Amino acid sequence: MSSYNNNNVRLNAARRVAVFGGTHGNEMSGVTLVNLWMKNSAEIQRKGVATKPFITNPKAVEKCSRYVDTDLNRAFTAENLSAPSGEDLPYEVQRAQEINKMFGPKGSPDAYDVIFDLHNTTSNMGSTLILESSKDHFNLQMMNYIKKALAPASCLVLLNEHPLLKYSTSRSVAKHPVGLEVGPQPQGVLRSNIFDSMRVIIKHALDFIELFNEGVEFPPCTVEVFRVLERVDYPRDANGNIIAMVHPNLQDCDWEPLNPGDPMFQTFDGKTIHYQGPGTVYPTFINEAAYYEKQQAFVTTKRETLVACAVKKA
Ligand SMILES: CC(=O)N[C@@H](CC(=O)O)C(=O)O
Ligand SMILES: [Zn+2]
Repeated sequence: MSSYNNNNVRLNAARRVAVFGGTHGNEMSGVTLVNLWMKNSAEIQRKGVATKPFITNPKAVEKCSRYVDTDLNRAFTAENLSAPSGEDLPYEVQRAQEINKMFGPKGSPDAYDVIFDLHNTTSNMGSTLILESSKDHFNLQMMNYIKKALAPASCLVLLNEHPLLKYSTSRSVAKHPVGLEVGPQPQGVLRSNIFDSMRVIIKHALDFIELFNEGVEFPPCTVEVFRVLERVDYPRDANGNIIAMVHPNLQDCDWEPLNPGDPMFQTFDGKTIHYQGPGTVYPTFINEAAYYEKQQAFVTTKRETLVACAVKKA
């Protein structure tokens, strides 16, 4: 039956996989895990897959800062990747071009199959996998596999397909880009619980790829995701200075429903600013340190259930 065929996706084996750390040089779990795996990669190798651990922004890691000239995780635009190379380009743009040569070219058949990019957040998000497409059935099946393997611990999926808020990530070079964001952890700090959570998710993800390459068929399933809706900035004065903080009722409440009329910000003189949207949203990246410069106090999401087709190696 044709409907059966339509719902049954056959894909090439995922033979080339990379694990990126240090896309942001002050997010220490990924930096530390990748450095560990560069010394001995046994833990991330699987039958029928070559996994390459890679530090994407070594200068930022050296300085323990998010970036040197510009955010590497916004730098993989068509414009940057095709710019005439040279010393005068911002460091991260040069680096994006190098990474695109090694792991891409982005959008081409030669690109790596899967790139996991390891991040930490100062927000209380727990373990979050980040997807860039609702139509990538391989990745959706991987999300389902990881969630099941991890239970009763949980791992949520953030889907950023927003036409304006989507950005050009390091992992976007791969055919199947996967972000892994684990928090809360301060910038420049290592916390063992966060480190362990990140490590075990990568373990399950690589197990999935091994099974897929061995020819295991993954039956149709559904995956709950949180789709990025809107960026919410801090209230500011005419000079652009922040005049309020995340309200104590919202602080640390990532993924919990925010309803119209709920407290959202607290001004320095103690006034409450309420959420005014049309309906319930699920905020996340609440009070992320790196997002002050991006004029973002949090992002709103809506819950959605996606259907993943069966996938099997061609
Ligand atoms: C806190 C942080 O760096 N978050 C990542 C999320 C992602 O990888 O999509 C970023 O803004 O690039
Ligand atoms: Zn990051």
